[in-house]
This record gives sequence, C-alpha cells and structure tokens, in this order.
Amino acid sequence: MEKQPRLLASQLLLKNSFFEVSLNGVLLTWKEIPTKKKRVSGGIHYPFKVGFCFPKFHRRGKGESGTSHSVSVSEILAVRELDVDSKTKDDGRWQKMPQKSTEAYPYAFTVSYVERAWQHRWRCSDVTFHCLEGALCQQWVQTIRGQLAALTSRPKHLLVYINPYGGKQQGKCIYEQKVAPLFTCASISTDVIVTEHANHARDHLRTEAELKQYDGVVCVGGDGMFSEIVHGLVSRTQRDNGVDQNSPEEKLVPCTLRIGIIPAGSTDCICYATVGINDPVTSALHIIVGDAQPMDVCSVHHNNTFLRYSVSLLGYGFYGDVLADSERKRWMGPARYDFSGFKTFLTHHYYEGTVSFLPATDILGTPRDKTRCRAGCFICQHNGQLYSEDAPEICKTDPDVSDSEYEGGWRVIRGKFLAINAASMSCACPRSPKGLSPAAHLADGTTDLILVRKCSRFNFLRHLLRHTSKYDQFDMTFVEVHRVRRFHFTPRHCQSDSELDLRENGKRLFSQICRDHPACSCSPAYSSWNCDGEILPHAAIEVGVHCQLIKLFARGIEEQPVFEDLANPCAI
Ligand SMILES: CCCCCCCCCCCCC/C=C/[C@@H](O)[C@H](COP(=O)(O)O)NC(=O)CCCCCCCCCCCCCCC
Ligand SMILES: Nc1ncnc2c1ncn2[C@@H]1O[C@H](COP(=O)(O)OP(=O)(O)O)[C@@H](O)[C@H]1O
Ligand SMILES: [Ca+2]
Repeated sequence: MEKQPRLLASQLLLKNSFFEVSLNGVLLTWKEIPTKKKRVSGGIHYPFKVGFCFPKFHRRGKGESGTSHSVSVSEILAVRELDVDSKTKDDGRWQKMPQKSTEAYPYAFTVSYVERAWQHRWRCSDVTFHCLEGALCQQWVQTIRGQLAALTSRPKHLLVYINPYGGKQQGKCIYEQKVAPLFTCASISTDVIVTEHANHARDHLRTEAELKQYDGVVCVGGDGMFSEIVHGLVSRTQRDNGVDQNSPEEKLVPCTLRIGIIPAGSTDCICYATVGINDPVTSALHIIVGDAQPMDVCSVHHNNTFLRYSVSLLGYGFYGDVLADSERKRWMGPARYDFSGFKTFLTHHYYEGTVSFLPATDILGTPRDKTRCRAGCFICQHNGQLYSEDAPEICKTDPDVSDSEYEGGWRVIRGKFLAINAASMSCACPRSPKGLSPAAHLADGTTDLILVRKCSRFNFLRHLLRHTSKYDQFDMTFVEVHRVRRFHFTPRHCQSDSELDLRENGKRLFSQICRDHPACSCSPAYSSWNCDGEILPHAAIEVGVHCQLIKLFARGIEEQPVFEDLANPCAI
C-alpha cells in the first residue's frame, strides 16, 4: 500500500492509559505506550511506526507494546469535541468523563467509527481521547472533520420512506430507535415519509418528489417496499430521459440516486444478499459511509407492455403459488411463507409451458461456480464493462435489425415444471443463507434461470432441503440452470385477456384449468409469477436483464477476515 503522509501524531490519554495516536489520509491509529515509557505530552509531533496497516478492517491487537487499533478514515462516522464541563459541544448529548482525566486532561474529543461484529454485522463504537491543551484537541477535531468532509461519496440529505405495515410492523420503531440517532450523529438530514397505502412511495417518487435535493433514497421495510422504490426511481429516470419503458428492446438509463434498505420486512433478501445480514444498524452504517453497490434489474414485459421490474426472484410455479397463498395470510407475519410453503409443497402442482432463453456466452462465470459474488467482485466488474462496451442484445435498438436475427442464439425448452425461477442475485436470506442461486452475481448483467421439472414430492423436498445445506441443489437430474441475458415463458394454454382480467380481480379460473383432464385431479394450467414478492397475474412474460441499472448503499458481502484463522493452521 502506498505510504500516506502523516497529518497528525500525538500522545493522548485514553481511559487512563497513554496512546500514540496518529492520523494519515487513510487511517486513524492509536497504540498503547508501554507503562515504563509513559510520559505526558502536550502534543509533541514525533515519528513512530504504525504497526497495523490493513486497508479495509480496523485491527485490534496486543503485542509487546500494548494494544493497537486502526480505523479507516472512510469508516469514521463523526468526531465531536467534549466540553470541559463534560457536555458535548455539538449535539448537547451528555457523556460521563472519568474523574482522573477531567482534572488533569480537561480537553477531549470522541471519534465514532464502524466496528465489525459477528456475521457481517456492523456496530458504531466510540473512542474518547483526552488532551492537555484545548488547541491540540481543536486541531484533532478540525483535521478529522476536514478528512470526513473530503469524502464526497457520503450522503448529506436523504429521502426516507417507512412502510409501517411491513414484516412485524416494526418499521417506524426500528427507524426512530436504531437508525435516526445514527443519521443525526453523522450529520445527515432527512425528509421522512411514513407511507399511507401500498404504492404511496412509488407514486411519490415517480411524480412528485424533488429528487435534485437528495443524495439518496432510503426505504424502511421489506423486499416489496424496496421494489416500490426501484419502480419509482427507474420509471422517473426513464421519463426524465424520454425512454419508453414499454419497449422491451430499449436500453434503460441508469438511476443516479443510490437506494438504502433498512430491513423491516419478511424476507429481506435484497438486504441480506447485498450486505450479508438483515440488520438495521448495519444497513444504516453502510448508508452513512456512502457505500455503493451496482445492481442488475430485470424488466418484465407482456405483448410489448411493461409489467414490472425485478431485482431478486422471478418465480413461476412453486414460488408464485407460495406467494399467492401467503398474501391471504398477511396477518401471520413472516411465518406466512413457511405455512404457505408447506401447503404448496403438499399440493405439488406442475405447469406446462415453453421457456426460451438467450444464454450469456460471452461472460466470466457460470451458475455452478464455487466462487461467490463478494465485495469488489471481479466478475461483476469484468462483465459490467463488457456489457457497456459491447452493448449486448437487450441494448440494440436499431430498428433495421429484426428479432429473428438473434434467434440463432436462443434455446427453447418445453416441459412440465414444478418451478421456473430466475435469480438475478443469489437471493440469500435467513431461510437459505446461500440462496436460490449461490453463485449468481449482483451486477454482471445476467440472471440464473433455474428449471425444476416435474418430479416426485420426495425429490422436490430433497431439492428444497439442499438450499439449506452445503449440497448442490442443481446437481439433480430434474434440475437445470442457465445463466441468461433474456428469457421468455409461454404457458401451454395461452391465456385470453378476459382470463387475465378475471385473475387480476382475484378470481381464479378453475373452470378453465383442466381442459385436458376434466376429472380435475391434476395441476391447474397456470401459476402466477412471484416478482420480488409481488404477484404478476400474467403467465406469459418476456424478461431482459439491464446491467447495473441501480446502485445501493451497500458494498456486497465482505469476506470474513482470515487473520484470526491464520493463527490456527488447523482451521484452514
Ligand atoms: C424444507 C426447507 C426448504 C427451505 C427452502 C428455502 C428456499 C428459500 C429461498 C427463498 C428465496 C427468496 C427470494 C426472495 C423473495 C422475496 O422478494 C419475497 C418478498 O419478500 P418480502 O415479503 O420481504 O417483501 N419473498 C418471498 O417470495 C418468500 C419466499 C419464501 C419461500 C419460502 C419457502 C418455504 C418452503 C417450505 C417448504 C416446506 C416443505 C416441508 C415439507 C415437510
Ligand atoms: N402504508 C402501507 N399500507 C399498506 N401497504 C403498504 C404500505 N406501504 C407499503 N405497502 C405495501 O406493503 C407490501 C409489503 O411491504 P414490505 O415492506 O415488503 O413488507 P413484507 O416484507 O412484510 O412483505 C408492499 O407491497 C408495499 O407496496
Ligand atoms: Ca445478476
């Protein structure tokens, strides 16, 4: 790593021990001075070696010379000066000062920073340094503030939407108690809207919100609430740029505003797969430090009419039926998915139809890879660049090139399917920490199309159970998986528009269901699509992936630090 010039270095008091504290452009480091070397310093600038220098994680160690900590400046949330009378100057919060240091070292400042906890959780930690002189204290505060002000990717003003009815209906409480205090600490101002009905956030974003004044949009809720924000922002961006969403071939314009998710829903799979955990404090901290994670978005069309966008799961058959059943049991909260999942598993319906898809052949990675999409993913960077340079099929808008010219690359599969799933990302969630497609990538411009053919209940159960274990859910004769850029699905019996209208009104056409089998002991003709947790009544759809259309306040799942394992060779 390039050596950074030291900006400040002093001996300061921390909890009655002296520390060598230094700041360069990248790290704030404090290292305990061994007892016999301790001496009072009013701010002598002197050279010493910083023992730890890891770029991403702050380290804590205890060597011969005492404990040592390093915090990346990019993960400092705030710095505030403490008053002599032990009251913070900035926000009026009272803090208890140790008696000894208030007497001898009356000036102090507190640095709030990100600390990594268990299983990808982040927490806010405080460290308070005491100084002999006010001027030195001021110098530290000003210098750290200067460093923070130079971090241009951090949001200053956010628009927040809270779904008070998502998940266990705790959205408002989670935001007020866990998130708002952190935003205040980091000097982020917010405009908060508590939604009053479904699609309130989507419509507000699409038509009314004055987006220019914000650095990002935050939703407090589940995947459905996130989906509302995506629809609002993507539609608004296309409208502002004169792009017609109804044309499946059109290249969409990426959204500039980043989206933050404070998880307060039932599945929270988008949060889980982009941050590594569904934890409100962790998500708030990723927003504060100004992380950015690009994400693919699928557009779903039917007969040249735009239906919806999807970022996680598009599922027909099993997941469509689970969702349709679970919507009638919202009162059960998140447990509705387990109940409806069990019920749908027992009904064991299969659906006939034709899937045609355009395999992504020019990219790095396959759905059977052992590597995973992680923070700074090389495959996403590589394939994202390829997409913008080569302008793949979905970007082609040349009216002279007819669809049939692409047909060469398309594959067609007819069959009876228990499930047809398109996972644009892993869909990892607490129910399945590796997800529906463990090797899928967040931002590679593709979706993993998983076809589960008709099989016995026992085999389907084996397939489902493998989502929760280390065994490969694709390594089964009745399952296939393809990494694709586009796909179409047509059910065996095509629906008329009047059938669709009835389905949209919630009336299922059981009279039409078993045309070929009047005894009606078999599967219905149609399922519906589960589009990120929203029901799509159309069975016939056309889907295309738009590479990196949106950005989240996230960085992808961080690899767990390995330095602890290295100390124990048996653990490797
Ligand atoms: C036997 C255990 C099998 C466990 C299999 C778990 C696979 C889970 C993969 C989940 C992928 C989820 C993708 C995300 C979808 C969300 O967008 C979407 C909306 O989320 P929101 O409500 O937060 O807004 N969520 C969903 O559609 C929920 C899907 C949940 C499916 C749960 C399925 C449970 C299956 C249980 C089968 C039990 C069989 C037992 C037989 C003895
Ligand atoms: N104020 C509201 N009243 C009713 N429904 C709402 C409200 N705000 C948002 N919704 C809708 O609630 C649905 C579920 O929201 P979500 O936050 O995803 O929770 P969950 O994860 O429990 O499904 C979404 O379809 C969203 O459009
Ligand atoms: Ca993808």
